[in-house]
Amino acid sequence: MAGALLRVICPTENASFAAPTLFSLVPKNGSQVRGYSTVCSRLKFSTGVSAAASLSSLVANPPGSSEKKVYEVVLKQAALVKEQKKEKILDVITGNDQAESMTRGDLLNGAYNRCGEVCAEYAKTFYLGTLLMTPERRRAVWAIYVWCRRTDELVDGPNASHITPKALDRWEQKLNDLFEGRPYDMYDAALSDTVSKYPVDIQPFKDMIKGMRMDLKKSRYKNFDELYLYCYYVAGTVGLMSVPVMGIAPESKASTESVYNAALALGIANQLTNILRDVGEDARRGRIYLPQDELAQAGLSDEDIFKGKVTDKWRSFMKGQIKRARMFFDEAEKGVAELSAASRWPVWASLLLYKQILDSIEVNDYDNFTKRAYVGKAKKFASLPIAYGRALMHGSSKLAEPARS
Ligand SMILES: CC(C)=CCC/C(C)=C/CC/C(C)=C/CC/C(C)=C/[C@@H]1[C@@H](COP(=O)(O)OP(=O)(O)O)[C@]1(C)CC/C=C(\C)CC/C=C(\C)CCC=C(C)C
Ligand SMILES: [Mn+2]
Repeated sequence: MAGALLRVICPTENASFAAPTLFSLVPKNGSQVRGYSTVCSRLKFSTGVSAAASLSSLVANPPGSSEKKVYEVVLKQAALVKEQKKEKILDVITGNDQAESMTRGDLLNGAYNRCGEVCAEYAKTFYLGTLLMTPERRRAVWAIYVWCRRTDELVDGPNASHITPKALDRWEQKLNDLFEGRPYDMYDAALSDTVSKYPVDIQPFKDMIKGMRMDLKKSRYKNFDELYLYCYYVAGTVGLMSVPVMGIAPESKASTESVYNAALALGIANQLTNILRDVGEDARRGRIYLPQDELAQAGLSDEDIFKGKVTDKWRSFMKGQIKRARMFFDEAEKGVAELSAASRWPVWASLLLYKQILDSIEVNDYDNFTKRAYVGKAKKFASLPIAYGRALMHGSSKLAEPARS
């Protein structure tokens, strides 16, 4: 079943690019790029950079330029949320939010439901989590999930060996089209609708494609600054795409920037964990997603990774890497309480589940060459009530309240 679905959702290399307007139903979203330069010049990257920089300096690395670059996107996203709050009030006054036709609604429902099916097939636990969200938010997260999954499948899926930069250009053009209300297929139609309703900017989506481009041509990372940028591209972006849809609690006192920063940190933490889990698997594909300078400082070389022997040097290197990933999780945890009530539980659940992969690497005595660290079913189930408790206790509002923002 998964294989069949994969073929369906994996965008085919040969698909004609003329992007027929199969679902040209979505109004042009003209509200994507506003307020960016003002916010940037006012905040001068200060808050987020210092948070991320203090993390990266922990393991022998000076703060680098990637964090500044990424923080610009965070500020831009945060500015969009503020803009949309104003627009919503205007819509209520003018009645614009009731202007959708019935036909469009039916087609879109079908498209969203397909996104839900894909999500349920590929990410069961996460899908269950989304069921706790309001129906509107849930289907929007599904649409984002499917686009991310399809993008990842381009370079990680069964057709990955045929993927060229040109194919990614075509994928990016489809992205531009869907943001302008010209979706290519029904999954895109769902996302096109989502981005017209929520303050989601195109930049994180483009950046994810950039990450896939990077993956096509790069198999080594000189230092943590380079790795950080890669992690932002392929995973930090997911955090930035998700927050506008999951919503910030209306009663949250935190700055929008700080919530985006936490979301970014969760993406980075997840990706770093993913990398540490998959060291052996990646090495067998000739790839090493570890900072080369830190490997050298630990007295380790690429050869040691390819040999895959767990030595004291390797253990000590891994301890540092795990510590850094946990710091990003800690940074992320600060932001979950600020999300709208119904979104906190699924985010806590996914955070706790992913973080436990790090514990599992330790239990495996740092053998991530031949053993794949995983979280067993019992632990997975145990995490759900823990996540619920945290969502209930550390929140700006009670869980039972409907999300409003
Ligand atoms: C509630 C929740 C988790 C929402 C996010 C839903 C969403 C849109 C997920 C998309 C995930 C996806 C398909 C990304 C494509 C790139 C990719 C595969 C990244 C890796 C994920 C792990 O997937 P997997 O194990 O399948 O990877 P492999 O195929 O094995 O390589 C990543 C490691 C990163 C995923 C990143 C996130 C889920 C970011 C989550 C951040 C938030 C939801 C923000 C929360 C907000 C605050 C304030 C903390
Ligand atoms: Mn992948």
